[in-house]
Amino acid sequence: MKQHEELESRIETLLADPAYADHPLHEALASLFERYREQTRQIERVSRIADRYQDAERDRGLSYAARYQRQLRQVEKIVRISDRYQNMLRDMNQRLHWLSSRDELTGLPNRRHALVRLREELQRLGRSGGQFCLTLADVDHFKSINDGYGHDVGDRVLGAIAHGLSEGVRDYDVCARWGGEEFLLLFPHSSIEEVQSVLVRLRRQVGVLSGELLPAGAAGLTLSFGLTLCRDAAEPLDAILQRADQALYQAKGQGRDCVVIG
Ligand SMILES: Nc1nc2c(ncn2[C@@H]2O[C@H](COP(=O)(O)OP(=O)(O)OP(=O)(O)O)[C@@H](O)[C@H]2O)c(=O)[nH]1
Repeated sequence: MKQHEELESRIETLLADPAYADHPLHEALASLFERYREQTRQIERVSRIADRYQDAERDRGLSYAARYQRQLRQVEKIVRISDRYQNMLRDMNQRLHWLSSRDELTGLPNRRHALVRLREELQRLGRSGGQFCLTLADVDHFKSINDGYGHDVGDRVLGAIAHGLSEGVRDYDVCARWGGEEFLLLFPHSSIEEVQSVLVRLRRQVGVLSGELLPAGAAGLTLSFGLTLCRDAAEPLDAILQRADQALYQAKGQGRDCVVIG
């Protein structure tokens, strides 16, 4: 029962959170939750009626065993209904949680989720040692794509790049949309050399997208990368991110379409 109460209180908190007020699932969850409450009220009413009914049965001289069986069936029915609604609420809750960690345009994990994964990776480093690499990737001259071909084409390009990057890394790497036209790639258990060779492949894939998404004669799509290695679990996350960001900044300064190690 405690679990159910916790779930209900969690849903109430989510519904009251202004951050989700405009979320497409907010209204659906609110209606479902109200329905669930109404069902609970109905079950309580049924329960009260059942109690009165049982009193009447007693008057008619039913045996204790028969009365017990009747009551048991009532309870089983109520539990079944209640379980069904609890499961529905749990599924909705899980879906809401999943959506809140995704970027709507690209379907990639969002910045919030990337930060959670980065903190987890630092904790893992503290427990078992090793290393990981972090890369920030930024689409070059993306503004000119929006300006030249329109925002919709810009959105499609971002979606296609996101797809190309996430398909090009391992399952346990993280490819997230860091914001705007910037992506974050986290490579657990990887050296700089290993990541460099992955980036060669990713850059080639992104280059191919130009021909598929932009008119003939358009400048090719390229990305600039800032890459950094982390071995020290005690290093603050901000410092690691700043190193990757500085390296990315240098990559832009060096004429773009390149990888700089920071
Ligand atoms: N279509 C689209 N454009 C976006 C989105 N997010 C950010 N942008 C655009 O991305 C562009 C980024 O422009 P800048 O920061 O000047 O960078 P840039 O043109 O890529 O130039 P460099 O990074 O210096 O190579 C801006 O025009 C933003 O409006 C989005 O979700 N969709």
